[in-house]
Amino acid sequence: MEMDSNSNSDSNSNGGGGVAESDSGAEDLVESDSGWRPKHLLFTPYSPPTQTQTKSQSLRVVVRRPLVARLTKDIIETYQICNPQFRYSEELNPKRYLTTPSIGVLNDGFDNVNSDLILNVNYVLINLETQRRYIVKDVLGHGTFGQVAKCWAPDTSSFVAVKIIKNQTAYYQQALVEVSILTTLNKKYDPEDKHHVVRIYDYFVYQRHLCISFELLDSNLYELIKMNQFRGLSLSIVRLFSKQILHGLALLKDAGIIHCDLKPENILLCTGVDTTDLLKFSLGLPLFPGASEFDLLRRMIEILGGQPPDYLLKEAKNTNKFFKCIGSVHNIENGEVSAGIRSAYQALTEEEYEARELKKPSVGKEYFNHMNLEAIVTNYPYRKNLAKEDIIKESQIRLALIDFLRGLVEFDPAKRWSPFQASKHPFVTGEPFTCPYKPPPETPRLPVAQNIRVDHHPGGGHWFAAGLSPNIPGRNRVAMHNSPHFQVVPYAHTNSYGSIGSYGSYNDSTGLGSSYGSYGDTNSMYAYFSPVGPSGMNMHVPGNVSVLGSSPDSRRRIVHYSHGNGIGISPSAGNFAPLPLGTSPSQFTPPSSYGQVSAGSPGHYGPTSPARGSCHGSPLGKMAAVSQFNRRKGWAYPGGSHSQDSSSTNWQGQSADGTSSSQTEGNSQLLGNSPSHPLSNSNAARWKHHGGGSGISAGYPAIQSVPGFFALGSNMQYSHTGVTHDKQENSLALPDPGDWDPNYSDELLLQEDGSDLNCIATEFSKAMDLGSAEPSVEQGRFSHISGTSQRPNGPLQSFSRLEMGSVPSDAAHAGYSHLVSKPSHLMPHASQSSPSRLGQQHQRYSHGRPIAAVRGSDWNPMKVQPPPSGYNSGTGNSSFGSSMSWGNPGSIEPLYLLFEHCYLSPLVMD
Ligand SMILES: Nc1ncnc2c1ncn2[C@@H]1O[C@H](COP(=O)(O)OP(=O)(O)OP(=O)(O)O)[C@@H](O)[C@H]1O
Repeated sequence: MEMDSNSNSDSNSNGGGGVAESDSGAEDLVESDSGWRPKHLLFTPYSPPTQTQTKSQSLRVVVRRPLVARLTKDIIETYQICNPQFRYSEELNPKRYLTTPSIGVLNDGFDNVNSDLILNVNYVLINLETQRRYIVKDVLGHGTFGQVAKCWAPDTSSFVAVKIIKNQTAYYQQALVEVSILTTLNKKYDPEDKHHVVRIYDYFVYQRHLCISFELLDSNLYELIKMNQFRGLSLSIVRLFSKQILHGLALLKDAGIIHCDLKPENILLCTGVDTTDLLKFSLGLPLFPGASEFDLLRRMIEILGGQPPDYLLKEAKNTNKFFKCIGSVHNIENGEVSAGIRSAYQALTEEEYEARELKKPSVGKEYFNHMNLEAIVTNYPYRKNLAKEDIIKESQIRLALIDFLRGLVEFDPAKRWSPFQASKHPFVTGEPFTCPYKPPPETPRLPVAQNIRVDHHPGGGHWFAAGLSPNIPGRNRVAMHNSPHFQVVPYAHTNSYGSIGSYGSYNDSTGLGSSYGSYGDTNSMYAYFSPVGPSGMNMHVPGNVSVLGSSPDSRRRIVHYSHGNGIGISPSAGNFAPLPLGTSPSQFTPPSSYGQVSAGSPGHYGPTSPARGSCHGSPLGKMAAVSQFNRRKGWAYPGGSHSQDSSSTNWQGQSADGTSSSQTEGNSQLLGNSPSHPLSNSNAARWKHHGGGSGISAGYPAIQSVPGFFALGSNMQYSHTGVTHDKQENSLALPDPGDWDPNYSDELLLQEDGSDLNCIATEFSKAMDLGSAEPSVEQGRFSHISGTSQRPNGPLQSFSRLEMGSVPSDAAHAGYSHLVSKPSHLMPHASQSSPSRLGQQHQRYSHGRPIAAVRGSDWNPMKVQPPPSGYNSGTGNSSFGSSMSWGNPGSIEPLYLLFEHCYLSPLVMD
C-alpha cells in the first residue's frame, strides 16, 4: 500500500504536518533527471514542473500523518484507502450504552427493567414542544429518581445536566414537585442566583420520561470527601460550605420549604475546590455513625449529653421503643417543661431495648475515646509541626465549631437555631468567638407563597399533554389527557404518612428527632385549585393571608394553610407536595438492609418509597411524616382530620378551624438564646462506651442525616380551616400505587394511623401548576456575576424577576436580546458570547470531576492511637481508638447538611 510504503519516509520529522505533502516527490524528480548532485541540489533554481513531473508527483503524494492519527481520527479515510468501497455511516457505530442494564424490556424496549430510559452516547433527548435537543454525552450520576446525564445542548452550545426520571408514576409526580420547587426558588426567591440553589432550565417529557435540564455542576460533596479518603475537610472549607449551605437553607425557610434529604450527594460543587487548602486541618468526624435508630439515638444522647425534651417525647410515636418512663409526665401535660425538673423519660439501655423489642439492636463501633462533643473536637490531634500560635488559633476555632455544632444539633427545636441565626455564628463569619454565641433574632420572614404566580403551561412538554403516560401496567398512553385543559393531577395519597423525620432507611422507625425545628407565623395561605381551569395562578392576599391558586373558577377548592401553629414543622412545606418517595440513603451511610432503588431492583423503591420502608406503604415519606408530628402536637395541628374524601385520587380540600394559636417568630427569638448544653441528662452517663463495638455489618439500615436536627428551615404549618372545599368534578382515573407496586395496599396505609386521612400536601402538587422554567436574561445578572465570587463561571441565565412562568420577554428589555437567539427555555448563558462558561465547563469535565484532594504526609492519619510522633494534640492526648477505620464510607454518618432536589451548588472558594 502506498500509505505503508511512505510511512517509512521521514514522516516523523513532520508528525503534525498537513494532510498531504509533495516535497519528497520533488526531490525524487530532481534526482531522476540529473542524477546525484550532492552540493547543488539544495540550491537549484526553481523551475515549474513539467507535465510529466506533475503527473508523477501526484502519484507519489506522501501522507505524512502520524500512524496514530491515521488509525484513529483519520480511520475513515484509512479504511477508504484499504477499501475504496467503504462508506461510513453513523448508524454502523456500535452503541456505547450508559445505562445499566441496557436491555430494553419496558416501554416498547426503550426502558430497562428498572424503568430507566436506556441511554447511549449521543442519544438525543428532545423537548418535542420546542424541538430543543439534548445530546447525551455521559452519565453524571444515578439517584432514586433516575439518571442524570451530561448533555450537549446545541441551542446554547453548552453542556447541561439532564435528569431523566424513571418511567413510573410516583417518580414522575415527585419530580414535578422538584420542578415546582426549583422553579419557585429560582424565579421567585433567588432570581439573582445568590443562594446556591441549582438552576433549572427546562423540563419536558421524552419517551414517557420526564426530563429536567439543570445547570451542569461538578462533583458532589460525597465525592469530594471520598477523594480525601474520608478524612474530612479543612476548617476553612467547612466554614465556607457551612456558610453557603446555611444561606441556601435560609432561602428555603423563607420559601417554606423543608429539605428532607440532606446528604453529601445532594451538595454539588460548582468548581474544583482548591484542595491545597485541605492541608490545613481536617476534622472528618462522623459524629453519629449509628447502625440503627437505637444506635443513633444512643450516640446522640451520649455525645450531645442530652435527649429530646419531654414535650417531644410525650408526643413522639416511638418513644416507648427507646425510652422508659421514670417519672411523672404531669409537668408536660400542657406541652411544658419545667426547668430543672428531671426528665420523665430515660433512654433504654441496650439490654432493656433487647428485652422490650425481642431483638438485639444493631450497634456500630465506636470511633472516639471521648464521648462528648467537646472532648472529641478539642482532643482531635492537631496537624504536626504546627506552630504554637497556630495551635492556639486553631483551638479557638475548634471552640467556635463546638458551639456552632451545638446550635445546629440542639435536641429542642425551640432552641435550635434557624439557618439565619446559625449563619451569623462566629465559626461561619470568622469573627472572634465569644462563648457562648447569642444568636440574633430571626429576621421576619416573607409571607410564604405570597404573590407567587405560576403559569399553567398545559402543552409545555408535559407528559400528559404530550399524550403520554408513565409506564403503568394496565394503562397506556393517556390520550384523554391531551387536552389544553388538562392539569396534571397526581394520584392521591392523602392519607399516607411515613414516620416522622427522615429515616425511612431504618428498619425500625423512630418517632424521634424529626424535623420539628420550626416556628409558625401568622400567615396563612390558601391554595386554589381547579381541575379544569387553564388559567394561571391567582393570588389573593387578604391581610396576612396569601393565596396560591390555579383557577378562579367556581370549582376551585381551597386549602388554608395556617402558619400560626407554633412549634412544629410544616407537614409539606405548604405549597409543595410532600416527597412521596422519601429519601434515598446516602452513600455516606452504613449499608442499608433495605434495597434502595437500584439498577438491579425493578419495581423496588427506596426505603421510604410509596410501597415500603418506614412509611408503611406511604407514598408521602417524610414530609407527610412531619405532618403527623404536627398533628400530634395539639398546638401545631389542632383538631382532627377532616378529609373530604380520603380515597379520592384528586385534590382533597382540607378544613381547619383556623383558630390555632400561633407561636410566632417572637417566640423563636425568646427561645433562640444560646443553648446551654449541660451534660445533664442522666442517660448520657448511662450509655456505655462500646469500644470496638460490634462493627457495622452488611444489612444495617442506612442512616440518613440525623433526623430533625438538621432540618433548620421549616416554617409552614398546615392546619384545618373552616373553609369548605369544592369537590373536584373532573375526577380522573389516575394511577394508584397499587397499579404499579405489587406490595402496595391501602391497608398498609391505614395501618399506620387511621385518623390521618387528610394528611396534607401530597395533593398540593395537583394544584401546583408548573410554570415553565423559562429564563429571562437580565443585564444585572451579568454584572452581578462578574462582580461577585459566586459561581463566577456559572450560568448566566436568570429567570424572570417577575412572575414565575412568565414568558422570557424581558430579555430584550434588558438589552440582552443579542444573547438570546430565540425565545428559549434554556438559558442563554452559554451563548457564543459567553466563552468563559464554555471554557469552564470544559475544564470541569475534561478532568472527569477534577477535585483531587491529596492528603499531604503531614496530615494526621485518622488511625491515631496512640498518635504518631510529631503530632500535636491540643491537650496532649489522642482521643482515637485504635480500631478506628475510616476507609469505609459505609460506616460513616455524615454531619453535613444537604438538600434533596434543591441542590445547593455552593462551592466557590473565596
Ligand atoms: N446539575 C447537576 N450537575 C452535575 N451532576 C449532577 C447534577 N444533578 C445531579 N447530578 C449528579 O447525579 C446524582 C444523582 O442526582 P440526584 O440526586 O438529583 O438524583 P435523585 O434521583 O434525586 O437522587 P436521590 O433522590 O437518590 O438523592 C447526584 O448525586 C450528582 O452526582
